[in-house]
Amino acid sequence: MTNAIEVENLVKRFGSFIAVNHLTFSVGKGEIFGLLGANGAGKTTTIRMLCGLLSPTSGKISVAGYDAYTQPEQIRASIGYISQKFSLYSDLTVWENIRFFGGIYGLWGKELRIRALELVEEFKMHDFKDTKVESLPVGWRQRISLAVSLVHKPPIIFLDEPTSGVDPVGRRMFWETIHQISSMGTTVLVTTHYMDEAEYCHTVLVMVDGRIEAQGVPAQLKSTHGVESMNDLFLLLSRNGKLNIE
Ligand SMILES: Nc1ncnc2c1ncn2[C@@H]1O[C@H](COP(=O)(O)OP(=O)(O)OP(=O)(O)O)[C@@H](O)[C@H]1O
Repeated sequence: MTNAIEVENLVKRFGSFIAVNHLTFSVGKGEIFGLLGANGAGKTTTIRMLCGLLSPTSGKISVAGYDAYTQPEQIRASIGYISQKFSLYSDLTVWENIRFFGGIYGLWGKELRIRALELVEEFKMHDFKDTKVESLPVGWRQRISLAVSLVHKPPIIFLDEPTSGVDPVGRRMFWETIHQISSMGTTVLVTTHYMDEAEYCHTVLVMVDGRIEAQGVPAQLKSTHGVESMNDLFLLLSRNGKLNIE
């Protein structure tokens, strides 16, 4: 297997509405791949199909070498996922959350304890490991969600708008952590509507109304389209995309 994720001609229809319109892309191992687009562009629908949570209408998906139609359970065991909705238990402490989700992924006893301690160390959570999640700032909660999503050491993680509502300092910290994770070989597919965050990705795909409007390395995309920032590129593509609606 060369790529961590392979998607070919992926389509999702809800009735007559096409939410995802013939997406084709691949994500290399250890790559940070950004799925960008405005609200309603089709990012969450795409990520849910890749995680095996939603059936595609048509098209091919391979994640960690597994086929989304025939091997969804193997896919779920090979990935970490942070959904748009806050996924931790607010009334449990950080430590209890890590142990709870570790248990869900089949870890227990000494192995679970060692893994939980590793995560506390890696994510520098010593000072509040016994604090209830509800009393921590949003930026830290998202960092903890990220730590928890890695409890079973998945080779691929999917993050759906993980920095939504996080302040700029927290967002920067979050992205530094994503880079650390990727440098250790984990593949990261992340969605965002903050276009400045595209700069942190190795490769991006810009979606407009379910379609691919641009795909590539951020620096190259900016130079090809003659724009200074990813935000400018996105505005340009959105305008063109809307004009193209049939
Ligand atoms: N179950 C559903 N039934 C009908 N339409 C849906 C359903 N789920 C999503 N959609 C529609 O599909 C389109 C894409 O939604 P999606 O949530 O994937 O967008 P998004 O890019 O993730 O945006 P957001 O950040 O707002 O979630 C939207 O127009 C949405 O209303």
